[in-house]
Amino acid sequence: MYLESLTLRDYRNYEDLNVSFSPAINILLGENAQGKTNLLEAIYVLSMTRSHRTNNDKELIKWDKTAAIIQGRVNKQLGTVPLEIQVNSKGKKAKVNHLEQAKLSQYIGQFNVILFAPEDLALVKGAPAVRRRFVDMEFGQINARYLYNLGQYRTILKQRNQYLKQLQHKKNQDLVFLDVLSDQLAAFGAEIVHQRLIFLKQLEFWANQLQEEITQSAETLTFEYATHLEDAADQTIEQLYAQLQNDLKKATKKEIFQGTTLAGPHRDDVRFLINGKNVQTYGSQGQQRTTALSVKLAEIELMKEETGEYPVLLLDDVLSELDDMRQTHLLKTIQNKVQTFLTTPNLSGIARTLINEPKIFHINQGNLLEEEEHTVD
Ligand SMILES: Nc1ncnc2c1ncn2[C@@H]1O[C@H](COP(=O)(O)OP(=O)(O)OP(=O)(O)O)[C@@H](O)[C@H]1O
Repeated sequence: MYLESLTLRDYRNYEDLNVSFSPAINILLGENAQGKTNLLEAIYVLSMTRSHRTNNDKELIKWDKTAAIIQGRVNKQLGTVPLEIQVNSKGKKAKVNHLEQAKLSQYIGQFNVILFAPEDLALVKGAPAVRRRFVDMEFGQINARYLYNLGQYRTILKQRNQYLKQLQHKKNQDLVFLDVLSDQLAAFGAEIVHQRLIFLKQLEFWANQLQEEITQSAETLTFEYATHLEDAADQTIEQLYAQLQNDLKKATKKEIFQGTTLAGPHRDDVRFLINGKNVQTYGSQGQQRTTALSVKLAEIELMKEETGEYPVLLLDDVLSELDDMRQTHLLKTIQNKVQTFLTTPNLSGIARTLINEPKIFHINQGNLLEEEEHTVD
C-alpha cells in the first residue's frame, strides 16, 4: 500500500498543505525545526490515530487554532481509500471513505506504517524491558493467541506478587494457594516462551537478510533468547512448563523475602549478536543503529506475510548516523519495495545518485517545495 496524497489543515506548524507523493522514495529535506518530523508524525497519526511523540492530542493542533485535520488517500490492492483524522478540544474523529467510525479501534489497520526514529536505538542499547515490550507488542499485533496468553500471564503475575507480599507477614505460611498460582503462571509462561521463540526465529531470518544486505555480508545478525530455562529452544511446551514450575518452587523462599516473582518470561531478554558478539556490549554506534534498523525493518516482511500488503515506511533522521556504504545499501534494499518517507537535514551526494528518482521536498517553516527532477544531481 502507499499514500498517494496528504492534506493537512492547522496541524502543528502546517496551516494548509496539499501534497502528492511518490509510491517509491520521498525525501523530506530541511533545516532543524522546519516541520520534517511533524510531517512524518501526521502520516503516523493517519495510520494509528495517535502520535508517536505525545499522548496529548491537543499538541497536534496549530497554536491559536481549534482543530487539526489530516486527510490522506491510501492506495491499496483493492483500490484507493480516503482516510481522515480530525482532532479538536473535545477529542478525535476517524473517517474511512468519508464515514465516521464508531470506534478508533475499527479504524486502525486501514493504513499500516512502520516508523523508525532515533529513539528506536533503545531497542539495542536499552534495558531488557524495552526489548520485551517490542516483542510483546509486535507479536501481539499479529497473533491473537499470544496477546491472550500475555494478558492472562500478567494478571496471574500481579496476583502472585501481591500474595508473596502477604506471605511476608504470615507466621504460618500456607503455600497451597501459591502453588495454584505458580501452576497457572507456569502454564501461560511456558506457552509465551514457546511462542516468542517461534516469532523470534521468523524475525531473525528477515533481520539477518537486511543486515547482510546493508553491510554487504560483512555482518551476520543472530538473536539469542536469554532465559533461565535450559535449552528452551529445543523443549516442548510441556517440558518448559515443568522447568518453570520447578524454578518457581526452588525460588519460593527468596521470592517471599523479596515479595516478587523471580522466574518466568517477564524477566527474559533478547540479545542481538553480530558475528556472534553481543552488539549491545561490543557494537559500534553504526553497528548498533544498523541492528536496530534491521530488526525494525524485518517487521515489514512479517506484516506483508500477515496482511498481504507492504506497509509504508517512515524513517526519521536515520541516514545521518550511517556511513556511506550502509546508507547506500539501506536505500537499495528498500527502494522498489515499500513507499518510504525519509527525513534528513542534508542529503549526501551518494544518497542522491543512488536512489531511483526520489521525490525530494524542501521543507521550510511548514511549507513544502518539490524539487524538479532535472535539478537532482
Ligand atoms: N502545535 C504547534 N503549532 C505550531 N507550531 C508547532 C506546533 N508544534 C510544534 N511546532 C513547531 O514545529 C517545529 C518543529 O518541527 P519538527 O519537529 O517537525 O522539526 P524538524 O524539521 O523535524 O527538525 P529537526 O531536524 O530538528 O528534528 C518547531 O518550530 C515548533 O515550534
